Amino acid sequence: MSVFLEVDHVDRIFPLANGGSYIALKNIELKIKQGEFVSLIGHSGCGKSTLLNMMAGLDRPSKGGIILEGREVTKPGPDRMVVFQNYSLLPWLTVRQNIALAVNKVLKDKSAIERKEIVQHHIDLVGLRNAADKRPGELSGGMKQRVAIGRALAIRPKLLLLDEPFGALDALTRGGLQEQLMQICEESHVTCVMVTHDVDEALLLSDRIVMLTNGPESHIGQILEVPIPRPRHRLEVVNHPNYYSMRNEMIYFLNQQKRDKRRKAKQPEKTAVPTSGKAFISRKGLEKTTLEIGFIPLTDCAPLVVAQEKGFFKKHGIEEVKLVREPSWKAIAEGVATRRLDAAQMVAGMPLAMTLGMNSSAFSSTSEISQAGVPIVTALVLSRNGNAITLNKSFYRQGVRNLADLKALISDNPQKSHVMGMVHNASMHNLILRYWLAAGGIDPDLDMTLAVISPPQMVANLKAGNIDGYCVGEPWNSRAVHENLGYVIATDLDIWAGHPEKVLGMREDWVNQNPNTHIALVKALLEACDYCDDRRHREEILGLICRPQYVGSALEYTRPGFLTAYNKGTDEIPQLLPRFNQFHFDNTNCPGRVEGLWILTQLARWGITPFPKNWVEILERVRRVDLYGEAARQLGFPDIEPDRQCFELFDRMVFNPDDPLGYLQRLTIHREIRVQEIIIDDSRSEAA
Ligand SMILES: Nc1ncnc2c1ncn2[C@@H]1O[C@H](COP(=O)(O)OP(=O)(O)OP(=O)(O)O)[C@@H](O)[C@H]1O
Repeated sequence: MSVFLEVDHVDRIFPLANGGSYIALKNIELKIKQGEFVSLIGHSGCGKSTLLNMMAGLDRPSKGGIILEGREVTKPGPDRMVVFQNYSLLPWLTVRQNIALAVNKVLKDKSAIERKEIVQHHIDLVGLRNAADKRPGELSGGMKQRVAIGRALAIRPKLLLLDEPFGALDALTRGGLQEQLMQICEESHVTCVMVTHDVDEALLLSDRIVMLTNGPESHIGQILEVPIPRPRHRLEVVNHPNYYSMRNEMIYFLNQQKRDKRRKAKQPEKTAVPTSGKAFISRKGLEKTTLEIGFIPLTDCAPLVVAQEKGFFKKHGIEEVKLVREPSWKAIAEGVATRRLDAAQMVAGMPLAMTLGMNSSAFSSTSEISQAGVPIVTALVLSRNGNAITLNKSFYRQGVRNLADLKALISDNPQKSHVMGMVHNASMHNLILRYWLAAGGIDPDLDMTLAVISPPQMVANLKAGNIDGYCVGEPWNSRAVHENLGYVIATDLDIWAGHPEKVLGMREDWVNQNPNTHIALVKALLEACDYCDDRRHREEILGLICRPQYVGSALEYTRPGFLTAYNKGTDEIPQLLPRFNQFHFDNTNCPGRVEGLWILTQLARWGITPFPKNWVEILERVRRVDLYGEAARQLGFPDIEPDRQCFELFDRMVFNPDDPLGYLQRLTIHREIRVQEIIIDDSRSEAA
């Protein structure tokens, strides 16, 4: 697609009178083709006009840029025209004179006769021949808006920007003008961006509808393609088979945002002092300075260990942290849900799955919690990658070198049962292992059995012959290689390089009650993550994590992959994998919503949770990019959310974040998929 207009990671921050600032728009990223008609829709105050004004050059982004045909927009120009709701005509000039004024100013290189013809042509185009010599005071609202459109088009802008152009008109006039605008735009191939509140207007006119979330930090929540062929006629559009499903999708989006607005309005101010009788605020303004944080003995618990041992928690005012080594991910989930733990290192899908409520006992033995869900928040990805799939060495001796070999072996021995270990239903180990198997034609439930086993128990289970292999983080693959029990058939870099792996998770009500402590915690861990990605620190960190109170592992099998070449236990020459344990670089730490959406599709694919119809709302609530951004900004770190664009895993199946259900439908191996609106019971979160 050749890009005509690009909104390149734009933020708009307004200074406030009280010295603070208001982030109206955050990380807006949009590419528009020449001739495209794009509508911006969202609740009042979400930033539609602000975005349009920046495209017009009437306002400047605080961060990022607007690029029109390869050039940055820095001021208004004749290649862009804005049509406002209030027409902005000069009252003392006639229709002809209003249009002529603009034409004479912009098209100076044309002869007077040519300019006159252009004026007449546009008067005719908007159907005002009989009113050409009337002044605005003698015209109806619809006629005035037609003059404004005629004037805008007469100077032949490349980009027509419309800010609720028909908002003040009666329904009949509006309908007529919409059809005229559509016809004019099609004939003159002008590119249009229109702000509207009207879903039917957006569907009639647009090629794409960009739906913005509520502010502050408004961003693109969803983009709807309108595949109705042109030229369009109102009746044909309304009778299009997809019309009502598209309309419902927009209304559904707006309703999710309305619910979000109401919920936020009920929340106390972020800096409020806790209202309980035991209210306490530390010198650094933290509500709580003694924390218990759960972790699992794995190489990628390094940021927690570093924050503790190198004093990052203390630096940010958290005076005492007890890192609690937990026996399993299930214990972690239960510990956070029951408030035994303040926070925990979690597998990436856990905050979403806990919020939705998993339909199994995999995350809690308390069925009440597991069924109904507990709102969990993550504002920090602690690590990316770092997992591998290990098979028993006997598979290697049978010639299994890749996924196709594994498939052939399973197909040739249908009577033999195969068991693979993974660490938790909501973990990336489960989701990635399942994805990998299914992409190779192996049904992870019908062709084999997956068993949940705690990471440190994997090697013992492999040795005992209870399992044929597993997907786990380090050092538990390298240990199997070291002991010559297993070999690595694939790393997660081979399947989805850069996937989110561990996150920081806590109850939403905990974050609401301890907002300053939460930001301090995120900042401490963010600095620790940065420290971990400096290769010069790796030897030191290795020594720390191998201590008995943390991973308790031997240096010799914890080092490969983390610091030195990764040995798969195969004929392959061990290689350095600089991205294998990734803690900070390449925007590791932002809990991006698109990758969260991918996780939601996979949880639904395997029947672990329903797919939430209100996925925009769920992602906004769980993956708190805003809180991550706040912590990052306070540290002077970049706070850009990863692009919300299509991506693919190793099998090249494209994941489009605007069509998650379409993606699910294209995946051939799956369980029964339930799509359900998930209304989070706020009393669960509020009953502290
Ligand atoms: N100059 C400014 N200073 C401070 N805040 C501003 C300024 N201009 C806009 N805002 C704020 O930015 C947010 C976005 O405003 P904007 O007018 O773009 O919203 P909108 O989506 O067009 O709203 P509506 O649909 O009601 O016209 C609002 O919260 C508004 O209060």
